Amino acid sequence: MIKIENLNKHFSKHKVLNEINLHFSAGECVALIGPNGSGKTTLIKSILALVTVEKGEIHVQNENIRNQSDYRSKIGYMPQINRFPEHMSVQQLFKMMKSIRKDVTDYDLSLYEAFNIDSMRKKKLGILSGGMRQKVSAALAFLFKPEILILDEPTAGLDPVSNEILKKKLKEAIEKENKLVLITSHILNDLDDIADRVVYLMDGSLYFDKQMTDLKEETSESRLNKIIASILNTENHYV
Ligand SMILES: Nc1ncnc2c1ncn2[C@@H]1O[C@H](COP(=O)(O)OP(=O)(O)OP(=O)(O)O)[C@@H](O)[C@H]1O
Repeated sequence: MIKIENLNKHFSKHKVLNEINLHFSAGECVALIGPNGSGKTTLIKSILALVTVEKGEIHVQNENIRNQSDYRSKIGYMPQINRFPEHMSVQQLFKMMKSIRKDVTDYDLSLYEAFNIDSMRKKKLGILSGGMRQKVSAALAFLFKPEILILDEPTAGLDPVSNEILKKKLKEAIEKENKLVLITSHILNDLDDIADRVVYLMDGSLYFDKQMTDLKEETSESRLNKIIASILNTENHYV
């Protein structure tokens, strides 16, 4: 579904992604993790062509994304920080998004309803709380029923009930609808229930890429935070 080959990215002289090769398939939930500044968001932005890459190729559903933009309609993206137009209301934002995607008439409103976004539809986007913004952002990512979901820190700021609603929705998307989900989070507990593969970036390089079942077996741990601690404390490099 997504194939990344020899991807390199610099910001001026600073090398942020170094020879990344990855292949993601439908029905997978990939946890993209690593320390602050390791290149997770830059990798996501490369897939979305929100940054230009100097070297390497990315294919989304067999289509090379270089100089393309139509493929983005297949991706529901929840950015780490969503810069909404401050003076627009929630209602106006959804209306505007629907008007941009005239090709879609059948919407997924399940998160809109589960998060009760209707109750805040008149609020201006500029005054939404952090958690409210996350809810709006998550509902928008699912709205057009994309085949691929890319979520950058989706649970940050969500209350526990909303967190569970989002995780249940993601599980359904992966297990019942065979969607590809790429998710970053520093809250590793949030990934335990949903991730079946872990891609760990370190200083812009792939440190390891392993199935969750293999990681559990190798470390004899069941929780992702313990798994990562175990790996980082051993001499093995898991590359
Ligand atoms: N537009 C930019 N211009 C210059 N440097 C940038 C830019 N965007 C990101 N960087 C740098 O690239 C590196 C990787 O940043 P990135 O946001 O991809 O990391 P991350 O792994 O997502 O981090 P975090 O966990 O803190 O969200 C950092 O050193 C960051 O300062």
